[in-house]
Amino acid sequence: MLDNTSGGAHIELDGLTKRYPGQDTPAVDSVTMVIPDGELVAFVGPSGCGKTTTMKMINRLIEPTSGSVRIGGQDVLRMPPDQLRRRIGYVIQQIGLFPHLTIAENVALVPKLLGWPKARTKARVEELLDLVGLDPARYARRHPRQLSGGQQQRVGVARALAADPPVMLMDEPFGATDPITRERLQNEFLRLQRELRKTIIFVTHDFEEALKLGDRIAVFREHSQIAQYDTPARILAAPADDYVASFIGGDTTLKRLALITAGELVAEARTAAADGPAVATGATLREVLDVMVAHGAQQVTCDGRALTYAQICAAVRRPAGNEAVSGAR
Ligand SMILES: Nc1ncnc2c1ncn2[C@@H]1O[C@H](COP(=O)(O)OP(=O)(O)OP(=O)(O)O)[C@@H](O)[C@H]1O
Repeated sequence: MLDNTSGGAHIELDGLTKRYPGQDTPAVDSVTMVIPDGELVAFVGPSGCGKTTTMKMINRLIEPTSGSVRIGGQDVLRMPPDQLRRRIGYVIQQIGLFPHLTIAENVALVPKLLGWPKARTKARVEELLDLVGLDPARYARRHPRQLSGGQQQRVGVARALAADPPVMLMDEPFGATDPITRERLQNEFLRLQRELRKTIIFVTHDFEEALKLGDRIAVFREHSQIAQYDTPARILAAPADDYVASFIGGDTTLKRLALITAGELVAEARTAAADGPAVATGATLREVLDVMVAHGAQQVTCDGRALTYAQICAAVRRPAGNEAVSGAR
């Protein structure tokens, strides 16, 4: 249900098409896909292939020419657009905070529209600012210009989450930040999403970002044709065709190493505790290899168990599809 405010709601696009007036070919041509409940799906593809148009038809910022969109089984084209949009969080690169409102007032916009009592709104705003790592006592009364770009982007995420919508649409939300801030925002966002399990469509130009954040990735080609729609691990291991392969680029082994964590490998290992530098369970195999090289070690200790170089090589060579290991982010 779209009204259910905990977790996500699955989204079904069926023959979704947009033909802009005066254009010979549709910008989006009959897109059909299912986005499972609680998953983050990254849309990647060349500029102009229709990613943003597809996404904006879901909250009806753009009206489809034909086809349907269902969220939690409800036909969104039958819902009043303003009601629909209050139940779909929307985060964009330009952030879109109102400069004359305080941070608290910006986050409170949708709860206010929904007529929440003041005390509930205030508690929610504080909870959300905490959640995105901004101390409410310090930031709630400031104005957007008194925050850094990365902090403003966190406020944008808090605002989109304010009414606890089951669905979030995110259009290059971290695109305008420097690489370090971007990585920090991505890590915080992953942590949040593991807790909240919203259904999210995330448009990005950055394939590495799609690999890191996506439960699944939809690789679009021109005119919104979907070249491949699968988990990051399977796309890396078995690109559908040359187009997808060229999109992924080189270094696929390194990219696969970044998808598997040390914790997942030791969970299936039968080795007992052993010597070697310690790594966290959340460390990616890429990070584990860094530690091995730095210490000249053939193995590390993770969660009290040994993790060897040979195990890492075997895990990366294993065909994708074993979700217990290679379906991770
Ligand atoms: N309002 C409009 N009127 C006419 N054509 C449009 C309009 N908006 C977008 N288009 C065209 O529709 C196609 C898809 O645009 P869209 O913005 O969805 O692509 P995109 O994949 O999100 O691109 P980018 O990655 O560059 O943001 C493009 O060819 C674009 O020029």
